[in-house]
Amino acid sequence: MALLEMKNMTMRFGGLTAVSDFDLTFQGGEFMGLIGPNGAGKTTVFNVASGFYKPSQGNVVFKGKDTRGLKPHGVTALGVARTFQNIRLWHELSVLDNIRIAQHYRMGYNLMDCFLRTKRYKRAEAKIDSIAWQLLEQLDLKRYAEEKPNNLPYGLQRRVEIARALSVQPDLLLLDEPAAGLNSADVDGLIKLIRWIHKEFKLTIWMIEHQMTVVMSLCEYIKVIDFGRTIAEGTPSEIQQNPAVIKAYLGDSEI
Ligand SMILES: Nc1ncnc2c1ncn2[C@@H]1O[C@H](COP(=O)(O)OP(=O)(O)OP(=O)(O)O)[C@@H](O)[C@H]1O
Repeated sequence: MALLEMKNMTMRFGGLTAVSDFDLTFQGGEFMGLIGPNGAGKTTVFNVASGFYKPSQGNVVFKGKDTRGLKPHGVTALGVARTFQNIRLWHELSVLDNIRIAQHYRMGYNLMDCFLRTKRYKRAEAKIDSIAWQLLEQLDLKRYAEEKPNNLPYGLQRRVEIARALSVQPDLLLLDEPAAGLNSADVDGLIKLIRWIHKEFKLTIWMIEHQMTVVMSLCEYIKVIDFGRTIAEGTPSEIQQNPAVIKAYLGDSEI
C-alpha cells in the first residue's frame, strides 16, 4: 500500500484554479521536492495533503484512508506533520511547551482524568514529556527549553518548528520553505539537520523550497508546477536541464 496517493487533485478558489490534476505517489522513505515560481500552487498542494483544504476534485489517500473529509488534526493523527512558510509557533509558550502541546491529540485522557490526575493522565503526560525532551536533545535545543520562541534567532525558531512537527511521530513530514528567511550559515546547518532527520527518523519528506542549493542537495526527486499544472518531474540534474523548467523560472527571453 502506498503511503500517500494523490490522483487528479484539483483545487479551485471561486473562479481561480490553483492546482490542476495533480498526481503523486509516495511508497515511503522518499525525499521529494516540490518547486515552482511564486503562486504556482505549491502551498495549496501541501494544504490539501495536510487536511487544511478539501480538494475540489480528485483523490487523496493516506495509508489507505481517504483524507478528504478529515480535519488537519485528523490527518496529523494518521501520520502527516508539517511546518509552515511563515513560522507558526505559540510565542507565549516556552519552547518545551510548544513541543509538548503539539502532541495533545494523542493524550488519550479526558478532562476528568486531568482534574483527578489519574494514572492514565500521568502515563500520557510522562510519554509526552519524554518525547519532547528527547527531541530537544536530538535537535540540540535543550538549553532553550524554557525560552519563549520570540527570544530565539530565526534559525533556531525553524529548528523548534521542525522539532514540534517531529513530536507527533509522523510518517510523512511536509516542509514548506524551511530555508525562507535564513542566512547562508543557517542554511548550511539546516541542510545538514534535514538530511540527518531523513536518515535518523526514516521518514518520507516532502519539501517546498525556493533556494535551489537546498533543493538540489537534499531531494532525490523533484516535481515542478507552474500555474497549478505539473510541468516536469525527475532527478535534480534532470530538472536543472529541463527547458520547460528553465522557461517557467526565467521566461522566454532568458533561454
Ligand atoms: N485560500 C485561498 N483563497 C483564494 N486563493 C488562494 C487561496 N490560497 C491560495 N490561493 C491562490 O492560489 C494560487 C496558488 O497559491 P499558493 O500559495 O499555493 O502558491 P505557491 O506556489 O505556494 O506560492 P509561493 O511560492 O509564492 O508561496 C495563488 O494564485 C493564490 O493567490
